[in-house]
Amino acid sequence: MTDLVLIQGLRIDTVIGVYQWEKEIWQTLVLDLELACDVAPAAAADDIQQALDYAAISDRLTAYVSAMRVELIETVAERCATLLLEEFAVVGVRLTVNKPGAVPQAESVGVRIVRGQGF
Ligand SMILES: Nc1nc2c(c(=O)[nH]1)N=C([C@H](O)[C@@H](O)CO)CN2
Repeated sequence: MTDLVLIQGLRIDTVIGVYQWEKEIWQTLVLDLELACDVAPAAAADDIQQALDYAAISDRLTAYVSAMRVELIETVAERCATLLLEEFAVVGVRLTVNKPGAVPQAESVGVRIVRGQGF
């Protein structure tokens, strides 16, 4: 199966970082997701109930990450991948967590992980 549902540039404000000053401010993470699934049943029926609802996933991740209090973007990535595989009908996830502004000399920094199948 090679179908993918995409969510690109999902901006989520949260409290994250290694340093003490970061634990006292909100920063924006930007998530890019590729979700491996089978889109054929939803397409055949033209039915959102059979689709991987990118709006519902975006809302769930926003609530989850904004309430998270961790230091590393690696932790965010790993926890989000686990949530997606457990709560939604995805068989695999490629997930990038970007932290723009974390390194002044860089446009953005981030991590990318792949979990499950389909890639
Ligand atoms: N691999 C990582 N390196 C760093 C992280 C991180 O989450 N993963 N975080 C920081 C700091 O929190 C940084 O964003 C503040 O400038 C440093 N390195």
